[in-house]
Amino acid sequence: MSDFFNNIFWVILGGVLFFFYENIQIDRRAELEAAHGYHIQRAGIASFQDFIQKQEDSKDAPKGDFVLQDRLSDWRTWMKNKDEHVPNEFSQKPDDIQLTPIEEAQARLRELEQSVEQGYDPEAHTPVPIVDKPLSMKEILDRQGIEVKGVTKDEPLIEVNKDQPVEQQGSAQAVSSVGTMQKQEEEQPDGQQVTLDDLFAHSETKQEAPAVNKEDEDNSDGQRATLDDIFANDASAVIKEEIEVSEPSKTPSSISGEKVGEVTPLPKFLIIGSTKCSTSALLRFLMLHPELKSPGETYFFNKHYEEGIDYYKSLFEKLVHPGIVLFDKTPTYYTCVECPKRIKELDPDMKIIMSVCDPVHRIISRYYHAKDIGGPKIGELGDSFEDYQKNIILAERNTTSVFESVELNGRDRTTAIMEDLYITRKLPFKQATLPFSILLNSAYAINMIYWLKFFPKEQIFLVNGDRMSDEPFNALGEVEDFLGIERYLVKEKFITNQKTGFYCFDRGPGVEPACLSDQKETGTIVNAVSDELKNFYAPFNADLKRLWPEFDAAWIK
Ligand SMILES: Nc1ncnc2c1ncn2[C@@H]1O[C@H](COP(=O)(O)OS(=O)(=O)O)[C@@H](OP(=O)(O)O)[C@H]1O
Repeated sequence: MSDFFNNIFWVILGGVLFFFYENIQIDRRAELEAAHGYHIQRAGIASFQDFIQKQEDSKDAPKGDFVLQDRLSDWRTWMKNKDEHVPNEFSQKPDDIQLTPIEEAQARLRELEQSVEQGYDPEAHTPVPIVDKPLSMKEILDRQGIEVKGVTKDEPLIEVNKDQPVEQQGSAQAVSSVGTMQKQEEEQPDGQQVTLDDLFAHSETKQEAPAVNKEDEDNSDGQRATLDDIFANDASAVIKEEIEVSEPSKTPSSISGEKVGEVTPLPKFLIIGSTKCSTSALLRFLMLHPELKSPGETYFFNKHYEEGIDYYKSLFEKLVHPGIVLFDKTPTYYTCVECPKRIKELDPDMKIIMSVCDPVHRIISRYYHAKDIGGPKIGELGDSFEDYQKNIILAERNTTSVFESVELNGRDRTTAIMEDLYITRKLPFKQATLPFSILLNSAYAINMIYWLKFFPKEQIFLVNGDRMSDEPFNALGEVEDFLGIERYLVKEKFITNQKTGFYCFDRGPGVEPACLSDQKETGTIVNAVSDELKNFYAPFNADLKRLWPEFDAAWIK
């Protein structure tokens, strides 16, 4: 009997101790949560990995210009938001997390932006110091008290971890972001100051309708390819094409299934961009071509590269058939600094398709797309479409000032911007704040001039993305010719979707026509904003036209 009471005593004591222990733990957790605003987690790597995987696979996962490719930020978001078990190495409080120099700079910039934003009241015309001359990057950083050791014109803005792909590193949003709020007003050529409010006042809004509508050497050894070099090579490319056209059969660079080995489960061409320039329509319709197959968006070269070539092959394996040409459409490849080199290493003959569209229209479309998919950077767009336009204009004015500070040293402006900002200073545009990246990702010439360092011009085809809406059969016909495949996606097979106004592909009796999802919300853009943006893009559009004189679009003229 006494043994019985003895046992009861120990059980009760154990229970009491456990109760206290748990309460203390809970208190401690609550205390930490109160102090740091997050949950302390315990280990559980499987569920953690599962979460990351799900997040990456999720249709809702932010795509395009977002920074979610950075797994570190995924981890932190997860740590902050989810009340689930997490491995010890992830259960640090934010203060304990060792930031890379880039992330530190990012954090510092965010603080700066917030502090300036708080002091800026557009309604009240709060005066802000106007920068009356273009600032060099060093000046911008100095003014903001950001110490970056030994920054000179030719050195990287921020030391990057060489082992990590650039697009996966923390952002060097620095240069363009730092000055965001420095220049609320811009000097017009006639000396008049145009404030943001002026832009919006008395301005009729308008619906921004979609427009109706080689370099033959490897410069990856670091040699500079100026526009002039490219044009010089371009001339020879034209001659080459003329010779090839005279041959009745497909061009030697044809990618048709007959010509390439049918068994390799790898793509023969890539659609590299641009988001919001009809890349989904391209994918959807090209996949209906009997000679083509694609797993869709893989993000292999910019996001899953470490998973290796076998992983990439596994995505295509089931699609391999004799005579079938495989392709990958990932609309953010074009902004990825590492991608062209990686792609060239895999297949120097890879065909590249880039869809470009009216940059101003892309700015509008991108806003609704971003709002639609959400994401951690969504707040950067502003609370309304009007706020967004203001943020885009701020980004544009500041970017202009940063671009002006780039020394040409005998190079054309776009090449200088590409080399000094995009490459040398590791300014990955897509990792800047959202309005900056949206703005910059529509300056296609910067990216394309870079891709021309790796692939000859005749291997890159520009699609007029606006034409995909208005006359997809014509745009697709040109793509079919470029790929050297039969013209199958012809006008007679397209019907108009009465609900959306877009074209669908008629798959014959008894089969649903192939359409894309319904038209999304769109907004009106203030005339003055549209005009200012058009001016911003004009030199980049002109460069694109000089590089691809055969490319035609209403906005590029
Ligand atoms: N047939 C058809 N159906 C629907 N939409 C069409 C079609 N053809 C072209 N478009 C245009 O494609 C725009 C979206 O571009 P993307 O597919 O590149 O966007 S995404 O980056 O993949 O989200 C989309 O822009 P928004 O309407 O602004 O969303 C359309 O203008």
